[in-house]
Amino acid sequence: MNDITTYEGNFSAPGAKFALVVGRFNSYIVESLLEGAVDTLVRHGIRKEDLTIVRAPGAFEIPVVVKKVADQGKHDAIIALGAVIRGGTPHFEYVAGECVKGLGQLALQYGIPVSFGVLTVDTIEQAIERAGTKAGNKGSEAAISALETVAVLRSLDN
Ligand SMILES: Nc1c(NC[C@H](O)[C@H](O)[C@H](O)CO)[nH]c(=O)[nH]c1=O
Ligand SMILES: CC(=O)[C@@H](O)COP(=O)(O)O
Repeated sequence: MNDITTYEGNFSAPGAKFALVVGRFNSYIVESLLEGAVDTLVRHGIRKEDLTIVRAPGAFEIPVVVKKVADQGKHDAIIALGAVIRGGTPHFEYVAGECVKGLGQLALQYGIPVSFGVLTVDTIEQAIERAGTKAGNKGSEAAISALETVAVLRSLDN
């Protein structure tokens, strides 16, 4: 395997700028995702002055806000954070579905990492578990993914 050219990101992206687009819905959960994401970025050497937080009403609006941020061309990666918690109607499917579809399209359209830190869960308990308790912090995971993707994209530029 030694003679194969391999590009692997690490978690080092010195000087990289990150935008965090945060849904307000279920804010008691999402704020923990945001805290986890910011903590992870700072612990990996990203300066707080290189972070931008933009808030959207809910997960359905996150993609259009991400598009506006990407249009500005000021950030190396965008981290989407939110919490979609199933209720008693099919609304969950539409909100979560449009959010993830839009974010995936934007990442490809702009060629920048758009990491998916939006919880899509059936219960509040599942959300709590994934916002910094027994199942980790999906905001932190989304930040790690953004860091690594920035690093691997940079390595491909060399
Ligand atoms: N139920 C949840 C929503 N619903 C709101 C939508 O995201 C959107 O803001 C509304 O339909 C108006 O366009 N949003 C979440 O982020 N999480 C939910 O659980
Ligand atoms: C994900 C949602 O939009 C959901 O919280 C809405 O709840 P309901 O399906 O009971 O209207």
